[in-house]
Amino acid sequence: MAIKLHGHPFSAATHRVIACLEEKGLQYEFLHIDLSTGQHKKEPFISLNPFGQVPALEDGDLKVFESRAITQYLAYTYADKGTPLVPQDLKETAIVYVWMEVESQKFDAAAAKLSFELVTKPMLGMITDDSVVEEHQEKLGKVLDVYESRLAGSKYLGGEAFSLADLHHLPIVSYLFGTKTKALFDARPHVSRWCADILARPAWQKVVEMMKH
Ligand SMILES: N[C@@H](CCC(=O)N[C@@H](CS)C(=O)NCC(=O)O)C(=O)O
Repeated sequence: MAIKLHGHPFSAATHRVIACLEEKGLQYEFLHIDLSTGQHKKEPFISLNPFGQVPALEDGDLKVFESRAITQYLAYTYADKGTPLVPQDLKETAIVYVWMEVESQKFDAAAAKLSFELVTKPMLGMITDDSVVEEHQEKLGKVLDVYESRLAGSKYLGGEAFSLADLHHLPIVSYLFGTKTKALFDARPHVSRWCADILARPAWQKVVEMMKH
């Protein structure tokens, strides 16, 4: 049975899963959940994610939500397809997991807030709160200082190969590159090199193309 991805074309969490599906070269059906009419808060979607948020994925009889849980499921289940996104060695895997946690606990905490203020709010005709932007730019800068030293000695966050640890950053990095926060990434040469590398991946470029339609 084909993989079904329920999501929204502007949702960063949905983009994270699409990037993974594309890296793996998997066929899937995209089902557009209309957030503007609250389709995500009602049945049948609410049975896929009781928290009423996109994305959710169905693979046969399996139903999964939370974008990072979905990407891990795909990376392990389809390990032999497309780009390997998790290492086979357990010690190398531990390091990839460190940076996946850093993304969700440290990077996303600051960066997703900035994306909401600088991308989502203007898109919805809401007013950006400059004090929130300032506070979270400072937080993000400190996180990126740690990334800068990590990336000075490692091609990717999880090691020498691209992995889920890098992929999980793509949606928010991509959104922030259209805002003044890009300057924080540009100011750090190793971070800047890493961003250029991961954003240029063909799988990510397919997500970018999809967003234009
Ligand atoms: N941690 C969740 C976050 C999901 C999320 O925030 N989804 C947003 C779109 S990017 C959403 O559904 N927003 C609508 C709402 O919360 O009502 C994941 O990674 O899947």
